[in-house]
Amino acid sequence: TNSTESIPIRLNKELAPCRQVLDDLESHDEAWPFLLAVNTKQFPTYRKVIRNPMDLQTIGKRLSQNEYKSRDEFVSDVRLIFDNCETFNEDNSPVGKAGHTLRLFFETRWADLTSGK
Ligand SMILES: CO[C@H](O)CCc1ccc(O)cc1
Repeated sequence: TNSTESIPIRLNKELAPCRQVLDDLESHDEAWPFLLAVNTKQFPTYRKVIRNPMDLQTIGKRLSQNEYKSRDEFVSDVRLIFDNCETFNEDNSPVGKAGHTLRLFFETRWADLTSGK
């Protein structure tokens, strides 16, 4: 099992805000387009346009498998979700609006969790 005992204290402390903000994102009302990977078999256009797909479930797997060596790597994957969303969706579409709302929620929550630490 991936017990936290085996992770250096520093790394474990580093990544605690990542788990917290991921939980907050997953439970947000506007997270619905981002919970799971876009079905690229159902939407072949998406696969052609978006070269680096990302979603909250994938981030959760990477976090649980200790694939993030720094907070910055985690933040980059979260921001990739919102950047992909802006690339593929009109700003005033339902998915586009959800992306803008969730990005603002993330940046605000992340700043609260990590400021002065
Ligand atoms: C996170 O959702 C994606 O940005 C857009 C998903 C989508 C795919 C095909 C469509 O026709 C509409 C939306």
